[in-house]
Amino acid sequence: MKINQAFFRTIWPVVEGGAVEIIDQTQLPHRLHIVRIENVEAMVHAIKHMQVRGAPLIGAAAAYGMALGIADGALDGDVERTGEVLLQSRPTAVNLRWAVQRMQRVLLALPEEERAVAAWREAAVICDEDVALNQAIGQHGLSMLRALASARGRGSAAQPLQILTHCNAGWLATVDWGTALAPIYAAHEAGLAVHVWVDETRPRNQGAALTAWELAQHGVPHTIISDNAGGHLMQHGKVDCVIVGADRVTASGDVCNKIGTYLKALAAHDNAVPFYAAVPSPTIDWSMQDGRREIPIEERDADEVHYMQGVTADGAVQRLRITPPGSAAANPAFDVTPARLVTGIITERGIASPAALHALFHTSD
Ligand SMILES: CSC[C@@H](O)[C@@H](O)C(=O)COP(=O)(O)O
Repeated sequence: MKINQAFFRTIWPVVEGGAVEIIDQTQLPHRLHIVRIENVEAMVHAIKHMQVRGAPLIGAAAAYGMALGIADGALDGDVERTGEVLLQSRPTAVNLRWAVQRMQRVLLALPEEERAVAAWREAAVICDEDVALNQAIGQHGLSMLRALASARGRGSAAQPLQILTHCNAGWLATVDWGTALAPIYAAHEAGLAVHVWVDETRPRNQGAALTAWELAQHGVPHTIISDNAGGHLMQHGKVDCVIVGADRVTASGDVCNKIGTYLKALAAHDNAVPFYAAVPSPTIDWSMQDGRREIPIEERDADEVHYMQGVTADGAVQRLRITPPGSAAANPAFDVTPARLVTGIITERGIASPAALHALFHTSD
């Protein structure tokens, strides 16, 4: 997608080899800062500290992390250890495990001397596939949005289709295009007028900082709202549908996504607003059925609740404490929306109800 009209992906190998570059998402929307990553430790740091984030991008970063980690030795033990190190970085997005296991499968099947080159090649394939999956999600989601717009008499500049999203599941959360935002970009390009309600998404404000920034870069009309405003807007008929991304979806269609998603799904259900999760297949964990019991939920540093980052009038990025010094804070980073609250899951193969998700992937090749 574009930054100041120039095409970017979120991650790319440097031309001279041996390193990758990323957009440092901890600096957005205030500063476009590119960081060069030269070893697996730096990649683990980037994932943990959310310089790269979003489930599909975490997977792509892990794939390049594998290439970096075996650059100086590619024995079976090196391939296994590098994977273990990367798997410790963040627990909830299943794309991390998916990418590490795929890289290990490909590499361990090759003679040791071929592995280093193959790792860079496979990581690039994973990135290209991610872009293609998200583009397909965009097209399937666009069909759904067109149908919704015609049912509601919306989609014109005067009466845009109103979509609410939570966190950032745009191109910044993937290699390109995004998941939840892919149908929105497709609609915008196709001339179907949309307006996006952007949940700020405390505590790290991925909505206010990242989703708003990338929508603005592409000229998509949007309004940032506080996390607590969505239910009110739905009660007043101001939301036609909700589309979110996911960090892990179970075989039964439970959707694990950024903390607060569940509350939006409850409000959507209460107001008969369709609730969709946009999910590429590497985000589906076919080994799990019960998301609430089985999905590991990341508990992040309490300081993310205590402090907020912003920019001062003179342009300096600053971190400010907003809580009293003696108060404790808890910071669960994700929650699980049960399948019963999910209208549909938008995948690269089409849109399925949670109950039909398994059949979508396992009966039609
Ligand atoms: C296409 S990204 C889907 C999810 O990863 C996204 O909605 C999300 O929850 C991101 O969480 P983050 O903690 O910013 O990595």
